[in-house]
Amino acid sequence: MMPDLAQPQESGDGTRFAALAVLAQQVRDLVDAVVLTDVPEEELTAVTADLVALTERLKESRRAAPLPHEWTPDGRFRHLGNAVTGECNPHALPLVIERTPEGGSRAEITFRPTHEGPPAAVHGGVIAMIFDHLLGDAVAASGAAGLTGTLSVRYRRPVPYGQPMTAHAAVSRGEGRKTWVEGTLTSAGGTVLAEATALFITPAQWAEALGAR
Ligand SMILES: CCCCC/C=C\C/C=C\C/C=C\C/C=C\CCCC(=O)SCCNC(=O)CCNC(=O)[C@H](O)C(C)(C)COP(=O)(O)OP(=O)(O)OC[C@H]1O[C@@H](n2cnc3c(N)ncnc32)[C@H](O)[C@@H]1OP(=O)(O)O
Repeated sequence: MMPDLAQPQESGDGTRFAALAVLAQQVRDLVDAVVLTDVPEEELTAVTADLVALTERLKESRRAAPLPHEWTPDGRFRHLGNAVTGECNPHALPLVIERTPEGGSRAEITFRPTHEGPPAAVHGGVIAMIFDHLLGDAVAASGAAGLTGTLSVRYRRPVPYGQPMTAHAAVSRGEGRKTWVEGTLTSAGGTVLAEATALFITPAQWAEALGAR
């Protein structure tokens, strides 16, 4: 079902969501520690038993609905459970996006060993995922939020993890409900590591909600 962007979201639970964001960050640290740990087998087994117990505690009460999304007072879309930006989703990097003075989107990114694909480099699918969201944010910044129709990535150089880099995205043109957008991922030294182009489509049902904001 198409998400309803204007749908009222639960509020007044800010302190609890802040605590959940802290938990999510701890789980990111845990995932990194799992990927890099070199402790003996008995310790791995003992830690696994502890994690089973912790997992059961969290499963004692489960949400009936996904984590909430909201439009913030400065007009941004915040979704705590998003796989790329969600503060409360351990899967998310999380990507922190800024809007550029030119109306596009940018983000400082440092990938982690957890994002490895080819040895010592970042997985191409992770890079595509980051582009998908950043390019989508630039489309939203242009006033035409939409869903990805197509996304194409040109991988120019292996992307290292553990090094800060910058991604940019900007809309190139729009036509009706279609918006074309481009992006780059650039090393701190200025080398373009990957480029992306995408077509986003604003679902007809969203046009009214976006226009009403
Ligand atoms: C993740 C957040 C999502 C929520 C965002 C909401 C608001 C956000 C605001 C700020 C957020 C900031 C950033 C985040 C935003 C996005 C980042 C992540 C995006 C994703 O992670 S998103 C998941 C992957 N994505 C999908 O899950 C799409 C599944 N799909 C559909 O939901 C439909 O398929 C849809 C809506 C795409 C089109 O459906 P429709 O019914 O509206 O379109 P229709 O058929 O009428 O076609 C109209 C014209 O578009 C052409 N056309 C249609 N589809 C095309 C395609 N794929 N490629 C090329 N052209 C296409 C036709 O050929 C026709 O062209 P023409 O007019 O020239 O004949």
